[in-house]
Amino acid sequence: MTQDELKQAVARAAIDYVVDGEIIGVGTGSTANFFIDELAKIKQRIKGAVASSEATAARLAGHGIAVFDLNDVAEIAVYIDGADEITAAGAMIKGGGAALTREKIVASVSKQFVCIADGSKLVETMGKFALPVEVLPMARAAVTRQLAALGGQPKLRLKPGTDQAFITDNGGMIIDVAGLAISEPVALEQRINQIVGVIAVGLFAQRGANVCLLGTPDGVRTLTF
Ligand SMILES: O=C[C@H](O)[C@H](O)[C@H](O)COP(=O)(O)O
Repeated sequence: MTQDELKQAVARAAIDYVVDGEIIGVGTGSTANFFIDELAKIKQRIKGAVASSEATAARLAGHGIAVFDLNDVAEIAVYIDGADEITAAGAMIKGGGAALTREKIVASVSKQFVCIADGSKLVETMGKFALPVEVLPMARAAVTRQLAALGGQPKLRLKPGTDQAFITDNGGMIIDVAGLAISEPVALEQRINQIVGVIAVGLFAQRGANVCLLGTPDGVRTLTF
């Protein structure tokens, strides 16, 4: 099975977690895109969706799914999104697609977080995938120094094929921190959140996943936390 087939399988399985008549929180990335395409097939069952990025909002709207502003929604029944790494305890690294801040906000008002990922994303210790941190542009250098002091190798994310900084949907920049073996994800998330100028860190440990649907060649494996 290809990686795309594994992603498609978990996207299909995630439909079982969609709550009829509700507004669904929808993540960002290649796995989330497969999920949006599956959601489109049952769109008459839901009221609409809240998107975690402009790209997701556009894909949802392209399928004719109503996209709600989070300010008009008090609570979301379920949030469905991918991850770059996930542990057996449900903690995740997210933000490979630069949507971490909005993902964290949507996840924070969602009753249930269902993570969908191919099996390669399950790790014992997070940190092989460089940890994304979104920062205010004026704080870029100051935050970079503090992230280096934590023992990582921070690197400004660039717009592909250019030497210009990548700019997020929120007008922020992303610093990817390599070389952190994340043995205490909750403590590290709290520590990085305390750095002035950080908008959000792509560690989802304080609010991790409730369920993870993992795509494997033997079928979809369900982990609950
Ligand atoms: O910012 C992007 C998100 O956190 C994605 O959910 C994450 O990067 C996983 O993306 P993909 O499903 O493309 O591997």
